Amino acid sequence: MASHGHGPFIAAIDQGTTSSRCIVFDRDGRIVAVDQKEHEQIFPRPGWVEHDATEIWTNVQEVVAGAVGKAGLTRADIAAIGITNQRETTLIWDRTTGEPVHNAIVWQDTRTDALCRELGRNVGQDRFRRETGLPLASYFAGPKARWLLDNVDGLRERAARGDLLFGTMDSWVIWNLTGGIDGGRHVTDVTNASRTMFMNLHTMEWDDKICESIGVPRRMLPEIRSSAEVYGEIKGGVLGELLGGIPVASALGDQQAALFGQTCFAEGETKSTYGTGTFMVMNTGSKIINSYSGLLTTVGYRIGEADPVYALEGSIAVTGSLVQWMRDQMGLISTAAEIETLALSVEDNGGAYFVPAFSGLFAPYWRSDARGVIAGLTRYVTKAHLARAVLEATAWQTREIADAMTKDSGVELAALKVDGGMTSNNLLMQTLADFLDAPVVRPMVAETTCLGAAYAAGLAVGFWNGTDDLRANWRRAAEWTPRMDAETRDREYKSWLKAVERTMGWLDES
Ligand SMILES: Nc1ncnc2c1ncn2[C@@H]1O[C@H](COP(=O)(O)OP(=O)(O)O)[C@@H](O)[C@H]1O
Ligand SMILES: O=P(O)(O)OC[C@H](O)CO
Repeated sequence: MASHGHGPFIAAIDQGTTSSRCIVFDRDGRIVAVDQKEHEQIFPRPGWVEHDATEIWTNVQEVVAGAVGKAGLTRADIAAIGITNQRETTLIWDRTTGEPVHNAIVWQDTRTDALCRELGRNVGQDRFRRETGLPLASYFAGPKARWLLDNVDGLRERAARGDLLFGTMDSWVIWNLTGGIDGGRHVTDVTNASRTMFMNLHTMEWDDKICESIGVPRRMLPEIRSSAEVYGEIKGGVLGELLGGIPVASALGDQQAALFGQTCFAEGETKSTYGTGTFMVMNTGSKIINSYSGLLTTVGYRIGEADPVYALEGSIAVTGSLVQWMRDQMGLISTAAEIETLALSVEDNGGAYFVPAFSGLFAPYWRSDARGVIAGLTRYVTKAHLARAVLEATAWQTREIADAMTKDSGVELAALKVDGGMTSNNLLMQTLADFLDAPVVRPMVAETTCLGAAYAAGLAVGFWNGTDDLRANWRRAAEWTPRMDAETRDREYKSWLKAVERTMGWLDES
């Protein structure tokens, strides 16, 4: 059997929106091996996005075995394994067969728009915000679970019999890793639970009244645990043979994991992750800050029995995916990196502003009736100006969230720690520093999401002694300082905000 918690490495699984990966880290937080596999994006109708959870579980097993194999390790070398995941993506499965009852409904999916409006009318927006920290929006898991119960034949009866389990992807992966139908643990962590709309932020427990008003039986929900503790051990299946006995010792939603991996342990410290979407998260310590500016109040992390650490979050649905759209749908570039070369071929945006409200606007607006707009077009505008406008869209959306965070928390942004695929774009990073009027800093280990999950798992098994050990691992790789004059910044910001206004109300309520 495994040597529990004594091996010199920690593994972390990142079950993301487009792929699943596993990274093995050493004690200094350095990457030893990586394996990754994409899964299919299923679009049954416009606005609907699904994943095949069985494919995801197969991929997770493959990447764990792959990373461990590449590193040449055995179970005795690995002290623990941690999990981080795309958040809100919702699954219901049968505990007796281990089979999902339907594809997972992905966080970007907008099918519950009408249901959310109805809940808003019947129960009231404020009630959800007050108890869960979240506005009523199709983004979150609760209404997705209700949709499944309403729309998959026989589900309510099966739920009443106690055969069905609800979970976000952390729960699905942990249940399978720890034995599945043979005693798998049905748990979630506080960070993932805080995105369901079922958890009361103040008690950190499922809120019976809210579950009832959304219409999902509480008995389907997993047990809420901390983000760093041993939930169980790897057991059964392919991984059981290879890595059986390794403690499964952390779970964090991917944006909270990045906060942890960026070592934002002090109140006011903030990170922003630039991938398909962008998620800016500020540590607010023991304070539950109610947002009046369109941010989410969420759980940052909870380490074992310690008090929970809360956070404010600004979620942007479309950033890197706009670059993909320029590449795949418009054919204006052939690789994502080319957006920078193209944008650098001109001095400015030529008067064009691009607001990519492709699936409505998330923070700080939460408007599902908004759709994308390119404003300020004249014959002067070229594809290079559009490339600038694409990058500026990401930077302005970040600026809007930074403003909201300052308003809600009273804390001025001292510096922004960044990570994610888009941070390899130097022009974007400089633009960000210019628009924020604050330094932007990128760490040496850009894989902060997996690193955060590894750190939490390592703390749970005593591999690292405390957060000071982790801070010591953080190293700056690059920094961008603001160079734009205030007058230009303010003028451009006004134009951006005018363009945003023009996206609203495009869709009719019906
Ligand atoms: N040099 C670049 N400039 C702008 N965007 C980029 C660049 N390289 C990658 N991207 C964008 O970053 C995203 C990939 O980042 P990643 O962190 O892997 O995303 P995720 O974890 O959300 O899948 C893609 O949407 C891609 O378009
Ligand atoms: O998998 P990512 O990196 O696109 O992250 C998705 C977020 O967790 C959605 O809230």
